[in-house]
Amino acid sequence: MSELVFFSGTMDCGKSTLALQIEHNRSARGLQGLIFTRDDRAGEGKLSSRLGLVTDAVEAMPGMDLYGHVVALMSRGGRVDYVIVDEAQFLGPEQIDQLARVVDDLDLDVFAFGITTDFRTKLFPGSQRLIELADRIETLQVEAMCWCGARATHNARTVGGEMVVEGEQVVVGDVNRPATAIGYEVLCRRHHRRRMTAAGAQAGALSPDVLPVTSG
Ligand SMILES: Nc1ncnc2c1ncn2[C@@H]1O[C@H](COP(=O)(O)OP(=O)(O)O)[C@@H](O)[C@H]1O
Ligand SMILES: Cc1cn([C@H]2C[C@H](O)[C@@H](COP(=O)(O)O)O2)c(=O)[nH]c1=O
Repeated sequence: MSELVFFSGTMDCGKSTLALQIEHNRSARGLQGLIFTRDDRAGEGKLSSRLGLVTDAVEAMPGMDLYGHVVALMSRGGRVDYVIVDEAQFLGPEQIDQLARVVDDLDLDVFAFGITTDFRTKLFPGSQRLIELADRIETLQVEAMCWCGARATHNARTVGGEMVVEGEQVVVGDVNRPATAIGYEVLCRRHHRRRMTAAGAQAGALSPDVLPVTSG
């Protein structure tokens, strides 16, 4: 039975790497995959991993009918044995419904990869729909870690080195950016709630303790 599987996690936990591994293992056995992505850091029509691997993909533009795309490809004689979707959080909810239709009506496995929540800890619309529709939700086994050593569960956005909780939901970017740029950092919930990034924690540790004031 074909499945819609949502592989979810924070930024930088290995989702794109796993997508490329699934693609590699299946294509090594002669299967033909169709890869969709949206707004990858490497540019339009690319699926890239921080381990340095990159492959071509179909850019899933806003409003594009993903089910229609698969059907059109197959009716032109193209072969599709499975579908991989990276950065699935950026897809519209209706595009996730189209992926579910690919599973149900075309009997193809669809493997979707994405972050669940944004920098404000709110669900992305695409991820919300995947949680609603997926046959299976898989959490990545390699855990990203907060600076404190706990498992990172949330994504923080930084602007000029400071954590922010307001702004556009979608700003393509990366972790480990210079403090001057817009960047991201993965944190545990406790430190996300306290808005305490690695730089903030270090600055706090370096500042001299305030001596208690005693009245004479
Ligand atoms: N220099 C490196 N050596 C080994 N592993 C690395 C290196 N750089 C990144 N990684 C691994 O790659 C992971 C990020 O992979 P990637 O697929 O790009 O993540 P995601 O798609 O979830 O954002 C990191 O969590 C880490 O395990
Ligand atoms: C938290 C958050 C992230 N993004 C962007 C930043 C990256 O371009 C992608 C995530 O890619 P990754 O391969 O999982 O690292 O999402 C965003 O636009 N808004 C956010 O709140």
